[in-house]
Amino acid sequence: MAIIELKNVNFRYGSGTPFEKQALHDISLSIEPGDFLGIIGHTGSGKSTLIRHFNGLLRPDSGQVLVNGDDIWTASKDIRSIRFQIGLVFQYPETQIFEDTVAQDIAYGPRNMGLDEKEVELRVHEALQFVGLNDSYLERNPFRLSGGELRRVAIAGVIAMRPQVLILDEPTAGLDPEGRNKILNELEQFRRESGTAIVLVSHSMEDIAEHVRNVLVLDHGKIALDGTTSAVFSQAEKLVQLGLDIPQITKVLLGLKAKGYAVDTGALTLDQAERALLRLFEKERR
Ligand SMILES: Nc1ncnc2c1ncn2[C@@H]1O[C@H](COP(=O)(O)OP(=O)(O)OP(=O)(O)O)[C@@H](O)[C@H]1O
Repeated sequence: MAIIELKNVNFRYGSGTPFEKQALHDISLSIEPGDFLGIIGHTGSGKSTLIRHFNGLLRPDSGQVLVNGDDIWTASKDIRSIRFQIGLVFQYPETQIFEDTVAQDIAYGPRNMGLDEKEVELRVHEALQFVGLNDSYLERNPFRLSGGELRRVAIAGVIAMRPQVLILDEPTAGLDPEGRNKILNELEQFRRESGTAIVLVSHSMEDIAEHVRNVLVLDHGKIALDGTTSAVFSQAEKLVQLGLDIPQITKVLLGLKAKGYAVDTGALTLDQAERALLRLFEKERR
């Protein structure tokens, strides 16, 4: 069964005011256990609005949001408990860190869930490991960490609640390429080991192409494209029409194809591109 299912969701900001703005139009989708979904779209296309529907931070004007098969907006549902199941990491989550030690900060969520201290301690330890930090960080002051470390502590705070789905809004914003890759690789490992579904909102086509399995493209609050990552990125022209860039690798391969070279343009990672180019060189040499 899907963990999250949206059925014909519509949402507008400022209903009945002169600033009324329809931000989501008839969105239907589902997120299954273990999924790795990327959400992309031009600025203002509705990405943040959409993910805020996943855990009940926003309520649709019409349509349904189901979590594990139940409509979260029926009177009997406790929205707070939904937020423990569907963890949302906001953009620049480190700005929400306010405890004196890393351990206290990560423990905040599990404590709010009413877990006993032994379980809280276990979860803090586990979450820290998932984000690639060891126990020597536990008593450190978060504000004396590097930007990348601080970001990982903030992500660990949500992981410690053991959500079924982990949603991250631009988790790599403002980090250098090495820091970006490190976080994305750790998230991928976390997904594989824990079975948690991950939803990643990103402006970086490189990050999406390299790491996620399925992509959903939003355009003015509507789903413009969705499918496997390679199927979506093979529609380069359409992506450009939607105001999106395409990965640099894809651009190079498409450029070669346009010049008449019979190259496979489906590569999404540097390794795949290298193999595609080697195959091309072999063919040309013969
Ligand atoms: N609180 C709000 N009140 C009114 N309109 C809003 C509000 N928040 C967002 N909007 C509008 O709703 C639309 C969708 O915004 P949203 O923030 O979901 O887009 P986004 O794809 O996340 O953008 P970005 O990539 O810039 O973060 C935009 O037109 C935006 O101006």
